[in-house]
Amino acid sequence: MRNNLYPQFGILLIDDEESFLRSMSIALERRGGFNHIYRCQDSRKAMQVIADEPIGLVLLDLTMPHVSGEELLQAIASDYPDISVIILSGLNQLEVALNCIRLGAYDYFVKTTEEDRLIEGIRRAVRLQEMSFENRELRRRFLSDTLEQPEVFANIITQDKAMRSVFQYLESIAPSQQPVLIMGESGVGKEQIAHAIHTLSARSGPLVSVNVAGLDDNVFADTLFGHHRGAFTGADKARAGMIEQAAEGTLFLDEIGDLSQASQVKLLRLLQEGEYYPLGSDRPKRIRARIVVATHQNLEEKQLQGEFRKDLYYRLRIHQVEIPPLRKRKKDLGLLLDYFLSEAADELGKAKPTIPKELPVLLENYDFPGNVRELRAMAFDAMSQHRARILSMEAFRRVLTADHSPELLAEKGVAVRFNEEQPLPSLQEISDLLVEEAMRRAQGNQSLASRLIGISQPALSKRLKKLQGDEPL
Ligand SMILES: Nc1ncnc2c1ncn2[C@@H]1O[C@H](COP(=O)(O)OP(=O)(O)OP(=O)(O)O)[C@@H](O)[C@H]1O
Repeated sequence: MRNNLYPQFGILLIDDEESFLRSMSIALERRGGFNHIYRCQDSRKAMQVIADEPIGLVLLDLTMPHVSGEELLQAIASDYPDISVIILSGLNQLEVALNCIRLGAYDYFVKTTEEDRLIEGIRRAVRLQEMSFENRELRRRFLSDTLEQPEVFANIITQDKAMRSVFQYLESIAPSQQPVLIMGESGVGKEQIAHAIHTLSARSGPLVSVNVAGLDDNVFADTLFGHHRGAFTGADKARAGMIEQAAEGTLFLDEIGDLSQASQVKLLRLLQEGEYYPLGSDRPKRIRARIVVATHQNLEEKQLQGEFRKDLYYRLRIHQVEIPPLRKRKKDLGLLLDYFLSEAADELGKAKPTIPKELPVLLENYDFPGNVRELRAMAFDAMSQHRARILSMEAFRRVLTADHSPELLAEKGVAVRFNEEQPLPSLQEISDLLVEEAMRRAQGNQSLASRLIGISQPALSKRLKKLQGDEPL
């Protein structure tokens, strides 16, 4: 099936020796996990295969009858500069190798090279080729500002530019088999993004989700890898692991930042080797699922502090997306509120109410530490309490109970700095600035502005009059 081919482009083996072609294809499939392979034994037909098939990488023998490897290398480099060529030669001569690289070969291996090294070299070339495909694809999408499958994102309500870029990026990496790392605060919609990645990949298998937070290492291994009967006390039946259940699909590992050190090693090995051992088995199984992971933690920082393995972090972040917190995409607030109120109205069998005018403004002044999930909960809470035609503000009230403790202010990034070389402003001047800022944020709504800075509305009105010079100070 087209969508289960790896890599997304074909690998063409060109060699006049039938036995080498056969053994190389088997090694590529078994050791490398590559299954998108074409073979060509007659060098005269090689260029036609390249013209007809979606070839991205060529493994080329040098010494062949009819057309030599060197001639073919030159033809490919000139007609198909986007195709990578790896030379597999019987000759171990530095000069020949250098000449091939000069002619445009990506790498040069002697046929007797240890299989592991050869496969690793081919993996590197595949990875590079994938990246250049993705780059081209990404550029094309950004330039034309298109989404090929907008329906995949229909349930992710947003009009934010950064989110749209995330969608475009996800479309461009959809066919890749490499892991995807989704970062973002709790409640920003990471799980939704994982669903979209799975749908876009058009893989035939299911999406299987596992929350790995708090799993001890043995449970982690058993959950992912499964076990054979009798593997440990109590294992009276064999059980397939989640990797197996996600075959030809996607395995989504949530809260990856909480993974224990021992489990990090297991996950790294799985990603590096593409193989795993079910507990109690000494026969490796090949992973047939794509891995998507998510975390609300800062993995870069965790890695620097030695809490998360650097090598694993680098493997995971081959493709990464960062979902911005709701406070950084406030334009989405109105859309999301409307969407959740409709959803709640449907679910509760109520008519959708009118939204009070000051509600959107009020929400804009809130940080949403719980992000979209928090807004959704508020909307559902409001709808369940809702009786009259206009939505009650009661469920949103707690948003207003502003906490002005120094810790919270520091958290909000409020740190007032005064210029040491200038005299301090007066209390009156500071207070005027605060009043002006509150009025700006509340879009001129006095009752809202007064709540934002913790004074009564008449007190605010009085200050405003003073500010406008209507009343003496
Ligand atoms: N843009 C959005 N449009 C509609 N619903 C959304 C959007 N973003 C998040 N949600 C909803 O908010 C809730 C939280 O989303 P989700 O579980 O995907 O967040 P998360 O980032 O995975 O959170 P956590 O880190 O806690 O696992 C879900 O009910 C989801 O459907």
